Amino acid sequence: MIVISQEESRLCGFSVVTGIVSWIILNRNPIRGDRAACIVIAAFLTTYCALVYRDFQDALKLSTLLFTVYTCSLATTVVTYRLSPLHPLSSFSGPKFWSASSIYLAVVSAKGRRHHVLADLHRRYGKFVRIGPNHLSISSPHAGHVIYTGANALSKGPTYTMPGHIDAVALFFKVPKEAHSNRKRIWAQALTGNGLSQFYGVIEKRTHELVSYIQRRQDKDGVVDFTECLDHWSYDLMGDMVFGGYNELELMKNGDPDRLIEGGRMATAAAEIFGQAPWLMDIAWHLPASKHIHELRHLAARMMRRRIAAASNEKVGMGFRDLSSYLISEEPGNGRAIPARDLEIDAAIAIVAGSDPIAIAMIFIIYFLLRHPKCYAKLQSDLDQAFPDQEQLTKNKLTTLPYLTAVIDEGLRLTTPFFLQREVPVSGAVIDGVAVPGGTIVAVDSHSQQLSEENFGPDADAFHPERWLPGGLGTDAPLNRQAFTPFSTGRYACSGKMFAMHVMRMAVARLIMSFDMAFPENYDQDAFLGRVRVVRATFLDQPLLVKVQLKAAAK
Ligand code: HEM
Repeated sequence: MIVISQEESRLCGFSVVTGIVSWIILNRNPIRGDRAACIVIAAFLTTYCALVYRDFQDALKLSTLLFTVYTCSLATTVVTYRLSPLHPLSSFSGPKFWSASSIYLAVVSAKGRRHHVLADLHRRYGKFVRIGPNHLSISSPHAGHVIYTGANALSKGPTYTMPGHIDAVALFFKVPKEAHSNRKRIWAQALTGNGLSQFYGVIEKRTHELVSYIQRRQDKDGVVDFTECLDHWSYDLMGDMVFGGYNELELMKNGDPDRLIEGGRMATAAAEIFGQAPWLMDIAWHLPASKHIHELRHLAARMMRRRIAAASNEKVGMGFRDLSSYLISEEPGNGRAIPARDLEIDAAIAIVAGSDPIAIAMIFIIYFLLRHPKCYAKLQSDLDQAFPDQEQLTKNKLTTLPYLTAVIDEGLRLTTPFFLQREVPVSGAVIDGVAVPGGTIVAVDSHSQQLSEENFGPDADAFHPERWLPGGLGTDAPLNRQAFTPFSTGRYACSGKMFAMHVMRMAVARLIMSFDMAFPENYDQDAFLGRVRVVRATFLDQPLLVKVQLKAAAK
């Protein structure tokens, strides 16, 4: 039994009160996690020094005790409030652990199965589920309009705070509305209309290289690791698109000795996990836990610096305007150059936001086609008819092939479980008829929506590209296009959607026309899907192996 003196017990009582008072202050004036951690450490050291000064025996033990009592008092007050009827979200149901601390959501996110867990929670608790002290997950086809798409769509939530609170404007992160719109306009110049059409040539060139790369990578049985091939290809393509090839990245030639792909995915995952509890991100920023984010930032900064230097060197050039050339130019409207710090962060986003989802979507699309030979045969026949002589795959012709687009849409529908958090303004919002208090973090569970029977019929979890064609799966089969949001919608929707769709149309068509493809014997097709983890980035713990044979016409 620990025996403590009267004075020590008085100090413990003081710690309890300090814990409660701290909560009252912090509840009204939240502070950054790293600053809070510094204040706590400073308070601990001050207490220790004060106890030493006053000649307390074993001052270290006593200050540790007081610190523990303080932490317990603060934590108990926080949890009691969050679980009490006084909390603004008390009327929303959900598992109690989740409401007590956002750490639970961070842990579930880290495991990569959050979308399955959320789908289960929605089945148990209904459309609105409280999944954090301040967080609601919503599964309703009518919620997206208020949250993402409508004229007064909500702003990005604290998950999007720039890690390390770097003072920069970059697309994707939480920045003022006007700054975001200005920056988005620049990206749009590159990724729509004439800007976009400049990339067609390089997309076609890189896709031809992919065909050769796949041939080179065959083992003696003709089996190829498609996961790696498509990862390397999309990285090379995005390198050209973002930096005009000035980055010296050639993964299809040199492999990925620096493990850039894994680093990019880990950085995305770290931001997603810690972003569930932004105070945790503030602390993790200073710890090895966020090393992948720092590495990605430094890599992107190096590439952007090289790109800026190359722009003044007239000897180099790939014959098209890359994304950086728009960003490096003056910002339209104000005539000022975008600061280097902004450029470096935008570059990091462009590399990861573009290459990773394209590669992953392509891997799933090929997987589903191999699993559904009838769909594969139908697509092949459409392509053979459209391009009888393996001629150039023009954008105009590719977009006239509805089954090709249907295959891509169906692949995206099944494999993009995004959970994009937005913050309800102080005045509150009415979402699908329910009043949600100001300050709440809300997100539509797109996985539940994209796989819901209400939106897509009784076999909503099956791969049926036909559902997207006129007539669909029959007059009774529902098809709620509004519930299909792989690129998100509204103000913060994906800037690269048109680019990505063209790349995928081109690459799927070229692969189908170039190779006969099948799963290798004994390939565990179910395990491939069973071993998928999504932490915003998608991790495929079992690679997609494909047995390929070059078609005679493609030789
Ligand atoms: C299959 C491919 C792709 C998918 C499924 C996809 C999906 C998404 C989604 C869901 C968002 C919204 C994120 C959020 O609100 O948190 C987004 C945003 C974004 N995407 Fe994509 N994306 C793809 C390809 C690309 C490409 C090729 C680029 C080009 C570099 C790109 C650039 C961006 C950017 C810059 C944003 C942030 C937009 C903003 O905040 O206003 N994406 N993407």
